[in-house]
Amino acid sequence: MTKQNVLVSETKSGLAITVAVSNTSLFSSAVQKPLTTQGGYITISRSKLLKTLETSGVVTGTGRINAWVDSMRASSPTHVRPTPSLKNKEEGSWILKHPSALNMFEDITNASKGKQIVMFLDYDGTLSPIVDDPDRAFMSESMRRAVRNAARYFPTAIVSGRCRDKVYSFVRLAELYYAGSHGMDIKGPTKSSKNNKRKQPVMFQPASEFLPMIDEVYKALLEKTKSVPGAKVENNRFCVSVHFRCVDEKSWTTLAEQVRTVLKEYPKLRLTQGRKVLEIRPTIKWDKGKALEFLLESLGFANQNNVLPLYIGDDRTDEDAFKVLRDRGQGFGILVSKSPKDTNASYSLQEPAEVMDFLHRLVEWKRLSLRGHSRV
Ligand SMILES: O=P(O)(O)OC[C@H]1O[C@H](O[C@H]2O[C@H](CO)[C@@H](O)[C@H](O)[C@H]2O)[C@H](O)[C@@H](O)[C@@H]1O
Repeated sequence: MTKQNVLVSETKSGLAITVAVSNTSLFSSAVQKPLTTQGGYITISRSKLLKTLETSGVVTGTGRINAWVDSMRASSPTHVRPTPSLKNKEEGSWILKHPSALNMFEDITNASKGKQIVMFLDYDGTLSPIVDDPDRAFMSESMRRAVRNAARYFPTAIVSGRCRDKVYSFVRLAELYYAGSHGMDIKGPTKSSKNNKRKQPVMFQPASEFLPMIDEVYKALLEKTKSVPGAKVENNRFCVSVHFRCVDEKSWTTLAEQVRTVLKEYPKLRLTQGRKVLEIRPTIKWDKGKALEFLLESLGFANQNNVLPLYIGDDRTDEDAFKVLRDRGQGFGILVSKSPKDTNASYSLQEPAEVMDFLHRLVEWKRLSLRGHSRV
């Protein structure tokens, strides 16, 4: 029987399947049904493969749209209303697997003994509440203070799907490092180079060749989707977001069709999904997990044991970073969520207010431990 290689990787909505036949990539699309794999590659028979693609809607046009819309629905938690007893049972077993980082605080600080904690923070839904208008997702002054204090003791980076300048305009803390566009636009710690003795921030933009294409696709999406009331297209520099939070559910299929029509012309771009948002980005193998590794390396912690990275995030794209930490067996991923979700994070926090508490506690603990050291 002919065997095909299927590359399965995590996306915001579930998994992205890339089917490679004779080294040629045929499809790359977001589907909802997860396939369990080890190491990202699975081998399945041709008939099984076609069946999988048909059920997931990758093969047929309408099927694909249905899968997209199903997936858009799945990213709206209000649609999933389990009965209270089932809900409690589910939540109970989930919280045992991913206990609150506040309750596990001592375990986290114990694990950091002799190590430098490095903080990685997602922005939307982690530092700022989710709101209807993406341009008004401001973080509170008290959260800004908490992040500023944390950065005094721990190197701190913001890792966001937003464009770097925009997320900086929300956070406004120059002492942090920033990875925008899902990690594709990094401004890291300052370093002096051989040729230039003056210290400059490390900059890394692995998708720079895609800039003209992203700009073109942004304009095309803006034009195409303007007939759908509530749809909002956001240019995140190395990726584009199509928001449907304010779109009537009856128009989701139309919107998905429009996005697909535009994307058809751009095989080098792929679609992932976030919280009521379709995200269009380059097919390069770069994500928030890779950005985390890049920043650790820039900070001088490549392959080191004396570091404890903590990554706090609420989104599917943050899973790439949680997975990196899990695979390295180093540090902890902390998922911000009020409801059970499939995750590679070790711990959980319910909402941005708890993220703030956690940062406060970490700073307080560090202050006390430094004071203790200075006394002996
Ligand atoms: O990686 P993040 O910092 O979490 O960014 C992910 C996306 O966040 C923003 O959209 C989300 O937040 C909006 C404001 O609360 C909300 O209206 C939207 O429904 C959410 O999806 C941002 O606008 C996107 O560009 C980011 O990709």
